[in-house]
Amino acid sequence: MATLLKLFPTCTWTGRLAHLSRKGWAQSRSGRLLPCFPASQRCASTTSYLTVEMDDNTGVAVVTMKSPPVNSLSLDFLTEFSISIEKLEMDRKCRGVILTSGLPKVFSAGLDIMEMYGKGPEHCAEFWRAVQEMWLKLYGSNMITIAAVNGSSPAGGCLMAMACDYRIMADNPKYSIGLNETLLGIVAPFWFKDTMMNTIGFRATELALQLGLLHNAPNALRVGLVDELVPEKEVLSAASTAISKWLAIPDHARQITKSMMRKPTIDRLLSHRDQDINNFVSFITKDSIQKSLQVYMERLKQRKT
Ligand SMILES: CC/C=C\C/C=C\C/C=C\CCC/C=C/C(=O)SCCNC(=O)CCNC(=O)[C@H](O)C(C)(C)COP(=O)(O)OP(=O)(O)OC[C@H]1O[C@@H](n2cnc3c(N)ncnc32)[C@H](O)[C@@H]1OP(=O)(O)O
Repeated sequence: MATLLKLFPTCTWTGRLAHLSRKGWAQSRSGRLLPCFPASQRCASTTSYLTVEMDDNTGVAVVTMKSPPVNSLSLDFLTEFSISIEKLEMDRKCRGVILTSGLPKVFSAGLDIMEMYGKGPEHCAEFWRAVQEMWLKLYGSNMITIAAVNGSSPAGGCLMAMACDYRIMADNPKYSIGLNETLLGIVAPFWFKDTMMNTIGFRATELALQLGLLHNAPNALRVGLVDELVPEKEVLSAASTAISKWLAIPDHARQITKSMMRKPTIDRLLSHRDQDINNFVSFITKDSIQKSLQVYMERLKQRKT
């Protein structure tokens, strides 16, 4: 029991812990020992920015992002996110993940602009490696990943959703999704572009990236950026329904197929990872780019007044 609490310090188990015995341990794909519970048990763990609720009956974990006010992707958030996905990846009971937001109106506002504004090269490099890591973990996951997009999802938020296998969005024309980097005076990196091209094709990506298009929910469905629109209150239940279809496919066949589709894109970043970090750092620390970010942040804040 003490070992279990050391391994999962923030985990609240709704099952009966006292009944765990040595028999209750299973080996993960990487050879790590993980606790194994009877089928009816659920586990919820909460970190600073995420809640992970694992249902052992279905093998599906719901990962809820909760970093007020807008789930922007800070260095700390990204680090926590990647660790959580890695943990689920190693848990052989977990076959699928539903990613959603616990905040109203926003799925994720994308990269935290304050991590890129007024920061030195070392910080920018560390931040960018964390952005890469989040994408590598999610896009390369062996698990089934469904984005339950229950609010707006610009830029890095859109990347997160596109890195999943299937996207369900709330049918609210006020919510938008897209890679709007050019509107900030910055450029979507090649692997953001590749992910979008793999999702909606070359021409739609060319238009979307140059114009920094943020598609409202109906347009997002029309261009194929999301796969389904459902009433806002039904986003999570629709994600559960959708994932059951994916769970019916034998894991090994689905995983090999997913890897066949995504590996070339992942390998491209892996083989240029340091160069991509250097590009980002030299681009984002330019005075002209810093000025663009400042103007964009000021406009965001002015919208309120
Ligand atoms: C040669 C070069 C070749 C290659 C290039 C090399 C490298 C690439 C270089 C750069 C790549 C960078 C890629 C960047 C990706 C990104 O993700 S950038 C982030 C883009 N995000 C946005 O544009 C979203 C902006 N936010 C919004 O539109 C809205 O906030 C919202 C629709 C998400 C939510 O709207 P509301 O509910 O109305 O909330 P508010 O607007 O009032 O916001 C509340 C609060 O939060 C602050 N905020 C919002 N978004 C961010 C953010 N992304 N980061 C940090 N902070 C954010 C906002 O200012 C408000 O703050 P306060 O006023 O309350 O202090």
